[in-house]
Amino acid sequence: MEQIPFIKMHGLGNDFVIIDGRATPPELSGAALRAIADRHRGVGYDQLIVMEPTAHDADIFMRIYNSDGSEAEACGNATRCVAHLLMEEADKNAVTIETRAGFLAATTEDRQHIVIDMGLPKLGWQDIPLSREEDTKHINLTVGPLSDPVGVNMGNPHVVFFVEDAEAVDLEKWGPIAETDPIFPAKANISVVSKMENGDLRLRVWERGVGITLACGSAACATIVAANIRGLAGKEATLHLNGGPLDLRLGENGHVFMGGPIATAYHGTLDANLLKGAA
Ligand SMILES: N[C@@H](CCC[C@H](N)C(=O)O)C(=O)O
Repeated sequence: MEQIPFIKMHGLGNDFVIIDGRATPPELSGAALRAIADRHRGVGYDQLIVMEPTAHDADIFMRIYNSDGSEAEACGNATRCVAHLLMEEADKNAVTIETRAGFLAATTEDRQHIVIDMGLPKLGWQDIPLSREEDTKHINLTVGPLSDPVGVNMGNPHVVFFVEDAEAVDLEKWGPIAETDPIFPAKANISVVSKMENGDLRLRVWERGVGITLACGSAACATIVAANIRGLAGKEATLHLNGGPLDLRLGENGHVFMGGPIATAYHGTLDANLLKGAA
């Protein structure tokens, strides 16, 4: 029976099945992706990552799937995890990872805390994308207690709602309604954010194609951009997600830099039944 090796990693509890497909990229149907994502019958993951060869000036191409089988353009936490693997493999402290969101440079001092240059945020309404022309700094959208969000594209679509108390929002209820609002033709990752007493930001995320996760790196990037626009943050901020803190910085060149930890959980193999989508 065919067995495919994988590494289970996470960034602040946002967890990944990572497959090295550089020699032979695996064929993964939507049914197979959902079967592997099943936390009872499969392995369980927020994102499944395939490391693929690249024809460009980068170390690899990183393909990203959500647990519902959809493909995403960006994943900040997985970029740190994959960067760690590449750094250990090549014994170097800087790598470049190609994604559908572009070329992301990763640097580190200790290969545990990794900083990713997540590139330039996009703020045009067509870039988010939205289905109608809107000021993305004040989108005319209300979902239950959530209103007046900022739209930011970090390669993938994000919407950031500022609220009095992020803990008090029923994200299980309002997250999926906002994610699938017709204003978002590609759906959207939904963040709720409040300012903490010490000036840091509290961030909870309903991820497109997944649901509530313990952390979302690209949402943290979108949040510092949105918070800076709204005057709630300067150029640097610590964002507290369910799984822990991420350090965010807006660079002089307009790029968003995200720093945080990685963790390796275990090495395993996927059997042929799961790859056929039979959970
Ligand atoms: N967890 C990720 C984001 C993964 C993709 C997202 N769900 C989408 O569909 O855009 C992160 O750390 O950025």
